[in-house]
Amino acid sequence: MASRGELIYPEDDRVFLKPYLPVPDRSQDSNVPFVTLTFATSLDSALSLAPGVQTALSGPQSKTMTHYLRCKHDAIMIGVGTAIADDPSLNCRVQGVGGYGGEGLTGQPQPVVVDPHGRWQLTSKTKILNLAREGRGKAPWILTSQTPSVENVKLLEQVGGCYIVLNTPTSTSEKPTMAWLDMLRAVKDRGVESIMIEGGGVIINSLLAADNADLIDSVIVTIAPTWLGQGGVVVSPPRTEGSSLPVARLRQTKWQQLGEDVVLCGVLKA
Ligand SMILES: NC(=O)C1=CN([C@@H]2O[C@H](COP(=O)(O)OP(=O)(O)OC[C@H]3O[C@@H](n4cnc5c(N)ncnc54)[C@H](OP(=O)(O)O)[C@@H]3O)[C@@H](O)[C@H]2O)C=CC1
Ligand SMILES: Nc1nc(O)c(N)c(N[C@@H]2O[C@H](COP(=O)(O)O)[C@@H](O)[C@H]2O)n1
Repeated sequence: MASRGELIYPEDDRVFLKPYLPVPDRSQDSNVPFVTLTFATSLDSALSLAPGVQTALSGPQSKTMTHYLRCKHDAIMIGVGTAIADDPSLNCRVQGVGGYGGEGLTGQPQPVVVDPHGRWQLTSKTKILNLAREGRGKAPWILTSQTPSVENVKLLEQVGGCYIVLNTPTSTSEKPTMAWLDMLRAVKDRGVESIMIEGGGVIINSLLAADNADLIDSVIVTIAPTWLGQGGVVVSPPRTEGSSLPVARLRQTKWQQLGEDVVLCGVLKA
C-alpha cells in the first residue's frame, strides 16, 4: 500500500492475468465490447450475506487485483441492486492512475449502472459523484428504460455523468428487462472497447444464462475461504428448460493463490 490509499499490484501477478485481459488500443471487430465477468464469492457461491448487504469477501491482495482489472478496462458495470447496497466507488485506486498519482483521469474506468426502473436515488452524498467531483474517478452512465427524475439528471450532469435511455425492453414479464446485446451495444457506440462486469447476483446470473453467456470473453473469480450460509445472494445461473447439461464451463483455466484467496481465470466465448 502506498500513500493516499494508493494500491500497488506486483508485476508477477500482472503476468498471470494477461492472457485473460483485453488487448489495449485494439478496436474489437465486433459491435459489442470485450467482456470480462469478475466477482468475489464464498465457498457456497455467495456474493453477499443477503440482498442489499455489502459483504467483504476479497482479502487485500485480491481486492488490489480487482482494482488493477479496473484500469485494464474502459468501463465497469454493476446492477442497481449493487449501487443501492454498496454505494460503491467504482474507480481504480492503483498507484499511477489518474487521481492516484497519474494525470487527469488516465486509466480510470467508465462506471455504468444498469437501472431500468430508475430505482437509484442520487444525493449530494453519493460516493461516486463525490469522487468524480474530486477528480478521482469518472461520473457514471446509467442505463435505463424510463425517463429519469429531474433531480437525478441534475446531480448526475453536474459532475459529467449521463443517463442512456434504451427503448428496447424485450421481456413481456411484469418487470421488463433490457437485452444484454442492447446494453453492450449502447456502451460500444459510445467508445467502450472493453468492459468488466462486477455484479451483483441478478446481473451475473442473467449474463451467464445460455442466451447471453456467449457475450462473455473472460471470467476472473476470486474465491474466499469462507461459507456465508443460506440466504445469501448466490451465483447460480438458470438452466435451459429441459436440458440436463451444465449451463456453462470455463476453458483454458488457471488458478492463482492471492493471500488467503484463490483467483480462477478462464475463457468462455467459443
Ligand atoms: N462479491 C462481489 O464481487 C459482489 C457482490 N455484490 C453484492 O451483490 C448484491 C446485489 O446483487 P443483486 O441484489 O442481485 O443486484 P444487482 O446488482 O444484480 O442488480 C439487480 C437489478 O439490476 C437490474 N437488472 C439486472 N439485470 C438486468 C437486465 N438484464 N436488464 C435490466 N435490468 C437488469 C434489475 O433492476 P430492477 O429490479 O429495477 O428491474 C435488477 O433487479 C449486494 O449485496 C452486493 O453487495 C455485488 C457485486 C459484486
Ligand atoms: N472484488 C470484490 N470483492 C468483494 O469482497 C466485494 N464485496 C466486491 N464488491 C464489488 O466492489 C464494489 C465495491 O468496491 P468499490 O467501493 O467500488 O471499490 C461493489 O460495488 C461490488 O461491485 N468486489
